[in-house]
Amino acid sequence: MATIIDGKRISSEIRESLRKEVELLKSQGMQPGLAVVIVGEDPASQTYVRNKAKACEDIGIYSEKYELDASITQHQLLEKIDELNSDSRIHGILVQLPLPKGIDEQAVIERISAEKDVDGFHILNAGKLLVGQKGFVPCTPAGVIEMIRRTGVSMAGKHVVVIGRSNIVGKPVSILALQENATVTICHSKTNNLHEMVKMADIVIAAVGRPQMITGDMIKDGAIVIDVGINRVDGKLVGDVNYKEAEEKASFITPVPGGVGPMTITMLLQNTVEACKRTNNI
Ligand SMILES: Nc1nc(=O)c2c([nH]1)NC[C@@H]1CN(c3ccc(C(=O)N[C@@H](CCC(=O)O)C(=O)O)cc3)C=[N+]21
Repeated sequence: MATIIDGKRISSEIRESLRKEVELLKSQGMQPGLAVVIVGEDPASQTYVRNKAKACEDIGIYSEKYELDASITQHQLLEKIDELNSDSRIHGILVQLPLPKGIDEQAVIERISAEKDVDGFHILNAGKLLVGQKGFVPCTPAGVIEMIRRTGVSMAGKHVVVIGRSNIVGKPVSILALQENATVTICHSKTNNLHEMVKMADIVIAAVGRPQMITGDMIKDGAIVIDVGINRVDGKLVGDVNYKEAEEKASFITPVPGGVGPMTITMLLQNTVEACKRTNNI
């Protein structure tokens, strides 16, 4: 039976220390500020955005939320970003993805000032991550690495198998694992013998977006299993991993919900505090 890596518990520990840090910054006249922009009315997106605003409030981060109509033009959205880029109360800008069809997501991301890109999606931050310079690391990958670190198991020399190659999770988490001296294999929808690949993993990171596709028979005894998937099936949240099967084999496993999700928000808060500190040369 696996030990659960409790994302909620780890999150509240980190948020507690962030709260103290924010208090100190505020006492020195610096309050971190986050702007969240959401376009259209996807109910799932609205839930995330509400959770983010609440998380900010809990630790004393100032936050603004902009709910823009789905009919907004790309030009109008870019103007909003320009406005936030030059707003000194705002240290972090997050534009909730996906954006409606007809809006060029990459163009929108690139418009955000790299110093305020707390999502770590800007090409400059992606480049910095790749070459090992300090920038902003995407929140979900940062959360995944923090959870692995807290198992106490070193990633050095371990075989990490990542399933998924998105710019948001798969690619950046692979680079971070490599920086921890892991041996990294990136699998995806075109991978031959996915089963055999995953079976070799000391650490499995599932970020495919297909409910329960990683089954227990694919997990090596004693592996660490990190489930990044958030899939809604019959009104319930399930991961990319068949939890019941995998927990029989794994040494450590993350649950869904209560695993990587809360850690993503925590890393967003951390990046926002960091953005404020960098602006003030702290
Ligand atoms: N620019 C941008 N940045 C993002 O970081 C971003 C985004 N766009 N678009 C959507 C995805 C998704 N995402 C989640 C964050 C937290 C939970 C989370 O906290 N989930 C809870 C459950 C929440 C529930 O019950 O629905 C959990 O796993 O325990 C889920 C999903 C951030 N995203």
